[in-house]
Amino acid sequence: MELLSNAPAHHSVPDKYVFPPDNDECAALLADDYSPDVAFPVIDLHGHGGSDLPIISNGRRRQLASEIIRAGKEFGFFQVVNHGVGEGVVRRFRGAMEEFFAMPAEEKLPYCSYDRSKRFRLATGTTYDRGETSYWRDYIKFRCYPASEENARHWPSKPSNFTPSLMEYCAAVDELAQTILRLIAEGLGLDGSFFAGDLSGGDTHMSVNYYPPCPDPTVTMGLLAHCDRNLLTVLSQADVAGLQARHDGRWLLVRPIPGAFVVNFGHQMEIVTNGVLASVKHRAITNSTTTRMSVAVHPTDGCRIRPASEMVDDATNPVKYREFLFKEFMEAYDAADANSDQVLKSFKIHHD
Ligand SMILES: O=C(O)CCC(=O)C(=O)O
Ligand SMILES: [Fe+2]
Repeated sequence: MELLSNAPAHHSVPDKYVFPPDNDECAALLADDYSPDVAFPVIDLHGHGGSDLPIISNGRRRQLASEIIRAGKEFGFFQVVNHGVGEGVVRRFRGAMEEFFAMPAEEKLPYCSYDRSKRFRLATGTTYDRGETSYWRDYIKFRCYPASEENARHWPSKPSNFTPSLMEYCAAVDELAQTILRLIAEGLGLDGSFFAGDLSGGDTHMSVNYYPPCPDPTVTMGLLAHCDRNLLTVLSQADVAGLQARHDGRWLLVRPIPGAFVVNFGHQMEIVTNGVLASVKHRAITNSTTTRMSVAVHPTDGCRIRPASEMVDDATNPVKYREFLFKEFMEAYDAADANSDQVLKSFKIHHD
């Protein structure tokens, strides 16, 4: 497998990465990415209380919950600051990931695979590559939490700080994700523990995306437009721009805020909330100067999914999706090659 991260530098773009200008995926849409008047909301979680949520005042909690729901309904994407995940925790983990991608090709080779059933795998492009053109990205995908023996035995032994830094990162980010899920539940008028247990009780998956500098960002794409599968994604992009999300019919840059996490909803949240909190398409573009690395944490796996009865109203919001297993959903996602409109079709209930 020819990984982008195996080359010390790229001086030209090989043909297989060049999207024709008439392709929807082509970054010629770059001109669309900046709009000084609209930005994804930034939510200051200061005082959120972490797993001890009840210790903060009800008023503060209600305010945070309603800010999240408003951002979620309007944008489906927002950023959180003062989130309680230590700066050192993020720095150590991102450092270990950089070391991983910088390892010599032969040390990375044993992990290379396009087999989606592998518990830890390294690859380039995506398994959903459309046609001949490849994406300007290397990535690892694996089950990152909990640190059970079953999950941990697939993690690489090098660099030596991989496992310890991963464990502290995932414990902290999982706690943040659970806090956000609790606030979402409360903001929707559901029981605070609505997402705890079955819905968010499975393994958490992680993607680490590595986009080296690209000599011509106008002809390449880092990652195809897609929606995430899970309840939500908590993403660290550090301070390098590249993530764009769909808003009001255009691509809007998710402007990097050092230390912030980007949060967005996946298909599963859209289904469970019967369409109230929708998943939003996003993609990554490349740049010519700086390596960009994003770390996406997606809680959940293996549960039964259906719209919450509290979110369904026969008159105003009739049930939109049937019940199914998350495993069934993953299969549909893969069969639809991550095409988000296609994915949801097989679970939709049509009302005449
Ligand atoms: O690189 C990014 O910012 C986007 C990553 C992403 O969308 C994903 O891993 O699902
Ligand atoms: Fe994504």
